[in-house]
Amino acid sequence: MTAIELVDLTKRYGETTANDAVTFDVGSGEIFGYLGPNGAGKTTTIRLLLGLIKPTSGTATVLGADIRDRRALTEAKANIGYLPDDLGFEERLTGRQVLDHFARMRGDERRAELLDLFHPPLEKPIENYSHGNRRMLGIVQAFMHDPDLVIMDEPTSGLDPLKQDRMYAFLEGERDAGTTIFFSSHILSEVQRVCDRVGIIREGKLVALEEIDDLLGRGGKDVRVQLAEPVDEETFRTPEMIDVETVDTTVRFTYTGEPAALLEHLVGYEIDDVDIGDPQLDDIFKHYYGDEPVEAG
Ligand SMILES: Nc1ncnc2c1ncn2[C@@H]1O[C@H](COP(=O)(O)OP(=O)(O)OP(=O)(O)O)[C@@H](O)[C@H]1O
Repeated sequence: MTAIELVDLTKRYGETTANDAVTFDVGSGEIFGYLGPNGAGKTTTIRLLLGLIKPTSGTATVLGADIRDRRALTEAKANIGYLPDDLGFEERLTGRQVLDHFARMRGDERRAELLDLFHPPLEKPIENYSHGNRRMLGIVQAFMHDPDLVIMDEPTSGLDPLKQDRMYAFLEGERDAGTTIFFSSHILSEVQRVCDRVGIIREGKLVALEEIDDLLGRGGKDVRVQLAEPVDEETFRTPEMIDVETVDTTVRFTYTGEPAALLEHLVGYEIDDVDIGDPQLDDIFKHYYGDEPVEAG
């Protein structure tokens, strides 16, 4: 089943095309990472999906509701959680008052359980909250009515590593219980860690849409070779090696060819150690943000 479907979704602000015919689906029960640098168009997509702004053209559905159908969207939103980029809570209200407000609108059957997990302060005004505590309150708010779909704009920004870990573990648990999670990020390692699939957006255009494993697989292998003695990099390298770096007797590179060919090549050298691993998504990401235009994959 499809939780979110975008078809040629387009939003223009004057000369700027913030979303340019963006088309993709998010399946029920997956964690989908929406990745792109600042200004790529992530927040615009999220605001379109929630009906907070209107598309210039194209459309989308969330939980089956057309975003242009105000009534259907309002009904669907009873089953959607939203963690905005800027929480926009009334600063003089306490955390408890904010949660009470959302509880009256949508329910709060999971409030106690979520407070136990994320424990934001509840009795002081929001204006005195740290950035991390604002996020924690926002997460409780987004999940407390037990929604089927949760849309989050950069959910871990400003969280310390411990809180990030708690958040990732929580998201995986929610996904395993059947909740669909869509979140935007410009932090590659976080997407790599928790997402099942990723869409990459650049300058308003979707440039890649892939299973995370496929994306990593297409990036070749990250190889480190420790040679017994220094070699001339130019004679050692083959056309399948990219981003080659040599320090003393250690050569590091990304290998884009067949593994057997690499092993055959290495047999010709006296080698102390070899390490072959999966590349970091960051390295793959660089290819999408190079100068060359990239077609959607
Ligand atoms: N209300 C607006 N009026 C004019 N231009 C806008 C408006 N909102 C967004 N934009 C422009 O649209 C483009 C996409 O912005 P958007 O906020 O969607 O990007 P983003 O990927 O969410 O970035 P960030 O990670 O910085 O939040 C940017 O060029 C931005 O300046």
